Amino acid sequence: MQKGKGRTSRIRRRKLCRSSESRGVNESHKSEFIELRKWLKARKFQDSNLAPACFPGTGRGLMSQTSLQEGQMIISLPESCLLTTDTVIRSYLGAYITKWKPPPSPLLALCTFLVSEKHAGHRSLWKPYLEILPKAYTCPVCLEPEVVNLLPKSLKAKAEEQRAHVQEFFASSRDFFSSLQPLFAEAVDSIFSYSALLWAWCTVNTRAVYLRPRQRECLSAEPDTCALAPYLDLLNHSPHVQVKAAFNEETHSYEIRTTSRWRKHEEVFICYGPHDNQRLFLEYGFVSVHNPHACVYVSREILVKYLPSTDKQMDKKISILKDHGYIENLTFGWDGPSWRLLTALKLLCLEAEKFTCWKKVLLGEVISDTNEKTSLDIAQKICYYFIEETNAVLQKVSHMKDEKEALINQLTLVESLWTEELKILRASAETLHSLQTAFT
Ligand SMILES: C[S@@+](CC[C@H](N)C(=O)[O-])C[C@H]1O[C@@H](n2cnc3c(N)ncnc32)[C@H](O)[C@@H]1O
Repeated sequence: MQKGKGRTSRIRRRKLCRSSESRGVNESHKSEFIELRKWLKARKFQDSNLAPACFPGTGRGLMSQTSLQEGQMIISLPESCLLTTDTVIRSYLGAYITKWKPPPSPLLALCTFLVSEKHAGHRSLWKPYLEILPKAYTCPVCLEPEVVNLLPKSLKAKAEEQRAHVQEFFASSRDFFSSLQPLFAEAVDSIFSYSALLWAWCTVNTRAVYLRPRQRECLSAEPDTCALAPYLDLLNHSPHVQVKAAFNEETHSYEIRTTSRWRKHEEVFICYGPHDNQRLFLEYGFVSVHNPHACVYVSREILVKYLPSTDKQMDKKISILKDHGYIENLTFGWDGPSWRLLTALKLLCLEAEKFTCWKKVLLGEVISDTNEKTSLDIAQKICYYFIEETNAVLQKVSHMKDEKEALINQLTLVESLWTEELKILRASAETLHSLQTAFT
């Protein structure tokens, strides 16, 4: 589906944006944000052009208090506000980290600090920041297994890997947590529980900004690139904006400049990266509507399912695709099947007598009308199969939403992922239809 590029459609889009964004409700009067501002001010943060607000589409985010021009700084957070491994090593945890062998990872250092400070409650110097952090997250590792079961196959596999990874992170950190017992009156097992570590892991993974890698002897060799950036981490993602974000060594601040313009009271976004929806779901626990990078993945099994089982060259063709990296990242997008998917299909559909032309296929050459037509037909069959499958899952999700009220938020998130996939598949089916008419 191509977005309109004309003046009328630009105006329509702007109006749509304005009407939804103007409904953001300013939340800067809330006590937690008043406390956070005081805390930031004490650490030399100068008032920004932004205010916390709640938006109907994206939830909590930051709203412009004034119009912002292209290239303007939208936020500059002094180093003293950043929570990095330096913060942790300078803290009461430092001596324990330095002593521990093998050295803990930078991620473990950050997570340990978060859990410990959260446990400290009103005694924590970081309390105003901890208070505004989400109590729970929606990354797949936090979802109920029956909800994970509803995810697209490739995402479900990654969700399970994520769960296994966090479980292993917990299991392998327990001895280190035990070494911290002298710091606490309560048993460390009750403080550094799986759910506490999961919360900290999600906090770092969904909110940290990137810093230039540093290396410290008392930490393991894994990249030490994460910093938590209070207030700045209230900025939501939009795939449609561009920003320049980095730590400025001269001003000793983490700075974000926008390359877009923002009107007063609009939600200000940054871009977390050109991620598709499955990646946004996996890493950040949300789905972006009308995401231009969104796509539907076609697995090898589905690809092969629609090809003639009588093709004697099939195994050879598959191994050529594998050798040339064409067996993964085959997708349907808003503009139809990706070039990679069509190329893979063209190679798989090569007539026996044309098999020697396989290199030309990979170079994008047209081999024959028959080959072009057959590959489009198969792409369409796969697309229709996905549309049916998506509709079936959406129906199932809808039933579950009626029956399992406790899971409604998780199910709604999964529903939004499949709904976006359905829109992509329908757009792809239309594109395929018009491509096919060229051969009739
Ligand atoms: C860096 S935080 C942004 C602030 C966050 N909304 C908050 O209230 O703390 C990243 C998280 O915000 C949410 N988020 C970011 N962009 C979003 C968007 N476009 N739509 C919905 N949720 C979004 C996701 O939960 C994500 O994990």
